[in-house]
Amino acid sequence: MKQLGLALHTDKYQINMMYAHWINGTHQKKAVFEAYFRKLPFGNGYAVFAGLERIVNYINNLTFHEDEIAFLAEQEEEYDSRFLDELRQFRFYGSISAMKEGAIVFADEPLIRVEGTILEAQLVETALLNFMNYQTLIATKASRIKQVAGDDILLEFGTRRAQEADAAIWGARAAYIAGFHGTSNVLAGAKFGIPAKGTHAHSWVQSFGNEQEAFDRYAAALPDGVTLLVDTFDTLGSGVPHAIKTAKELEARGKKMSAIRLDSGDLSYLSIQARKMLDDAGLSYVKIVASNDLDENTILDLKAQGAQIDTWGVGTQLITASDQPSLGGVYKLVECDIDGTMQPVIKISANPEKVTTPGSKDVYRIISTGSGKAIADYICFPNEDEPREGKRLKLFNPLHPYIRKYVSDYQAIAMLEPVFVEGKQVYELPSLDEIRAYHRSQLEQFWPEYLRKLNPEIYRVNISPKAWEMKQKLIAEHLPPEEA
Ligand SMILES: Nc1ncnc2c1ncn2[C@@H]1O[C@H](COP(=O)(O)OP(=O)(O)OP(=O)(O)O)[C@@H](O)[C@H]1O
Ligand SMILES: O=P(O)(O)OC[C@H]1O[C@H](OP(=O)(O)OP(=O)(O)O)[C@H](O)[C@@H]1O
Ligand SMILES: O=C(O)c1cccnc1
Repeated sequence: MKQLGLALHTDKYQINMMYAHWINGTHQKKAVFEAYFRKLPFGNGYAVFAGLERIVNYINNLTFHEDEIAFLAEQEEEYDSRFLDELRQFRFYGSISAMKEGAIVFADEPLIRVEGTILEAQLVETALLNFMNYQTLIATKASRIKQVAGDDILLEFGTRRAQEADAAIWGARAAYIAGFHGTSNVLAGAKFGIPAKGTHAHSWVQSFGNEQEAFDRYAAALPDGVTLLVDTFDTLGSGVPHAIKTAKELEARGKKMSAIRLDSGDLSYLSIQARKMLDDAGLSYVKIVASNDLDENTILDLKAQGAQIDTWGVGTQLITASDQPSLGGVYKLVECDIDGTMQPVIKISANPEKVTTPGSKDVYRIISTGSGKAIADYICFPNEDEPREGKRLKLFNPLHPYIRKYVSDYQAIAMLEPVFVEGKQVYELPSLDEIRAYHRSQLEQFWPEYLRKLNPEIYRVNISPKAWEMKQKLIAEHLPPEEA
C-alpha cells in the first residue's frame, strides 16, 4: 500500500472547487470560514471543545506528496498539469483562530475561524470538521459521565467498540480532557501520557478452569495492586470469596490487592453485598470496579441505589457516543473577497436555523464582575470595540426581542485564540494536564444550572446588534422583490 498523508483526507468536492478556482484564476482570493455546530449533543447544556492538537498537526504537515499527486492525476486525466504543480508547492499560509481544547462552548458560535486563500481554506474543511466533530462529541459525552461520577475514578474502556483505531486513540484523549482518569488503550497512554490501566478478562479465569488458582496465579505474577474479575461463574458464591482468599494470601506476603471488578448482573446489589463481604474480611481497602455497558444514566441510577462502586469502566456508550453518534458541526463561508474588497456573505435557507451569520466574527465570554460567573457569549465583528473596552452591551435575542438585557459590569474574555498567523504556528500547544486544568477552570465559570445533565438552563449566546443588522441587510438583499 502507498504511504499517504492527510492531504487527500478531504471530500472530492473540495478538490473540484480548488481546481475550478484555479482554472478561473480565483484561487488566491481571500476568504474567511467559520466552524460551528447548531445544536448541542445529548440535550446537554454545553459542549467541551476538543480536536485542536490534531488540527494543528494536520495543518503543519499539510503537503501533497508525489503519490498523492499521482493519484489525482490518474483520477482526473484532464487536469491541467500546472494545477498539479500548484499542489506540489502547496503549504497552508492562512490564519486560524480557535477555541482552546477543554473550553466550554455552545451552539451557533464560531469555534474555529480560518482565513486564507479560498484554495487553502476550502481544502481543510473536511479534515477540520472530522477532527473537531468527533473529539468534541466524545469530550462532551465524557463530561456528562464525569458530572454524575463526582470524585469516583473513571476509566475509558472503549477501544474494542470504537469506530476504528483513530477514534479509539483520540476518543481516549477527549475523555481524559473531560476528567476521565485513565484509559485501557496502551497506545493512547504512550502517545499522550494518559495513565494506562487494566484488570483482566474472563478468559484468564476460564483458561485455568479453577477460579481460585486463576486468581492466585494472576496475583502472584503481577506487581502490586491487582484487580480480580469476580463474575466468571458466580459473583457472590465463588468470585468474591476466592478473591478474598487471594487478598489474604497477598497480605501474608506484605502485598495488597487493589480491587475486584463486577461485569454483569445487578451491579447495585452485587456491589453492596461484595462490599460487605470484603469489609467483614478486613479488606476495606479493596475497591470495587464496575463495568458493563455503563453510561451517565446507569451510573447516576446505580449511585442513587447506593451501589458501592469506586471505579467505573466505561466503554461502548462513551467511545461511540451511542445516544448521538455525531456532532453536526459545519464550516461556512462568512466573508470573501468579491471584486477586490472583503465582503460579508450569507447563505439563505428556508430553515431559519441554517441561515448563516455573515462576516468574520469574534467570541467573547462575558463574565459578571460581581459573581465571577459567565453571563453570556457575545459574538461581534473584530472592529467592534465595546466588549474589549468594557462598554455597556445589549444582550438580545432577535427572535424574541422581549428577552433582552444590558450588562456593564463585566469582564470580556476573548475565546478565539490565534493558532496560526499567515501559516506560522503562534500557539504553543498546552500539555494534556494543562488542558484538563483549563477545562476544570472553565466549568467553574458557570452556574450549575447550565451544567446539569437533565433539562439544563439555556445559556445565552448573543450576536451584537451590528452583526444582526448586517444579517438582516443581506437577507433583504437576497430576497426576491415583494409582489405589489
Ligand atoms: N442495579 C442496576 N440498575 C440499573 N442498571 C443496572 C443495574 N445493574 C446493572 N445494570 C445495567 O443493566 C445492563 C445489564 O445488561 P445485560 O442484561 O446485558 O447484562 P448482564 O446479563 O448482567 O451481563 P452480560 O454482560 O453477561 O450479558 C447494563 O447496562 C448494566 O450496566
Ligand atoms: O461494556 P463496555 O462499557 O463497553 O466496557 C467494556 C466491556 O468490554 C469487556 O467485555 P466485553 O464487552 O468484550 O465482553 P462481555 O460483553 O461478554 O462482557 C469488559 O468486560 C466490559 O464489559
Ligand atoms: O481492564 C479492563 O478491565 C478492561 C479493558 C477493556 C475493556 N474491558 C475491560
